[in-house]
Amino acid sequence: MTEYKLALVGFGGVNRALAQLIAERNEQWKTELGFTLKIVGVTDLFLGSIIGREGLDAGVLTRLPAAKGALAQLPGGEATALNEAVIKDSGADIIVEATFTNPVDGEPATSFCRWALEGGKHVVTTNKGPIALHGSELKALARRNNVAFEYEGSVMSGTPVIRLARQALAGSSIGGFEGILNGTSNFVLTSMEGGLGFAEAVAKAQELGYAEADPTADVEGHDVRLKVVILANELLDAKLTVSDVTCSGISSLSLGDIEQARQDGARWKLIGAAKRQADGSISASVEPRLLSNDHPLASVCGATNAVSFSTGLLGAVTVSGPGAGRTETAFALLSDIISIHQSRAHNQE
Ligand SMILES: NC(=O)C1=CN([C@@H]2O[C@H](COP(=O)(O)OP(=O)(O)OC[C@H]3O[C@@H](n4cnc5c(N)ncnc54)[C@H](O)[C@@H]3O)[C@@H](O)[C@H]2O)C=CC1
Ligand SMILES: N[C@@H](CC=O)C(=O)O
Repeated sequence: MTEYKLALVGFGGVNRALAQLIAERNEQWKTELGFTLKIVGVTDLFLGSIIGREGLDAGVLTRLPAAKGALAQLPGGEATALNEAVIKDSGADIIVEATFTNPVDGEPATSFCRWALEGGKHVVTTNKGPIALHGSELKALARRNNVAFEYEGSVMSGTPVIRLARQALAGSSIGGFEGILNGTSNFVLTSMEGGLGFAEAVAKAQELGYAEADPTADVEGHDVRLKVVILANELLDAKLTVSDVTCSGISSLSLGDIEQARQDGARWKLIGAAKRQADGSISASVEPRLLSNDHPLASVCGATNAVSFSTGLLGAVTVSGPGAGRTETAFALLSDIISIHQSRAHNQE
């Protein structure tokens, strides 16, 4: 039976949810997926770090209090985050990177990915910074070291989008996409339609684990801008940088604007889009748009997201599902590990 050893970098909502899934489902995965997962290291800026080459108890890890230095409570644990040691020396095959997204330079997560890939370890990540800002470099590094760099959860959480479009829509001539690509801002807009104030709705999204560490990134469109760059570069073969994408968010929308839209049979949505132009260039934007209620994206509510790909052969193909959430995003990490397992099996045939 194949067993993958994981080191978890960042132990916030998403990686804790992955540990919870491992605690609950490892036995089931043995038969269903043909592998099991063992956590051999955890490191977190706030909680500290621990290495356990023989395997750490996933259930014990998930019950750890969210208190500064809490990993030091476990035998062999440290109150400080020994990131480099956990990534390089824990004996992990796969580094699971889920620290804060830094939309400016992608650090320090990009360095974590580099250390892992250079050391011949696979990387799975939900962090948008390294991919949007340094994706081509990291993909090349992974290829050179014959390991995988997977990031399905970076766009629309656990809803399969990147792999689906890359594999199942290959050859369909994708010419562009538009979508609701941020769970927090869509949750906020839906909550405001129900009469909740902007600040209260943001606080609720934080409580539910949807928002970024700084929710400004969600409501001002910066998070969607990273996702538009990731999708455009991945699926339209664009070479977009963040500054190529025009960006405005939803923070200027008032309860009055939302109510006016309702009376007009419409809804405000934060839309991320990219399109191949006649000269081959790619234009891309993030902006609030007023959609009439019969628009296919108008009925996408709460933390649900949806993206509609314009394809030459099939017309519009729309995918909808969770856009944020701890367990939902942990599922994306599992899907990345499954992809690594399947490629490995394929290479051995
Ligand atoms: N929560 C969600 O619904 C989704 C989150 N993501 C992305 O996944 C990543 C993780 O998200 P969450 O777990 O929700 O965030 P979180 O804020 O709950 O957890 C992040 C953890 O990383 C740790 N951390 C930050 N910088 C670190 C460093 N330099 N070294 C070690 N640890 C560090 C923090 O202490 C924190 O515990 C983020 O990049 C986020 O943008 C992506 C899709 C959905
Ligand atoms: N904060 C993000 C999390 C997923 O990327 C969102 O709300 O969509």
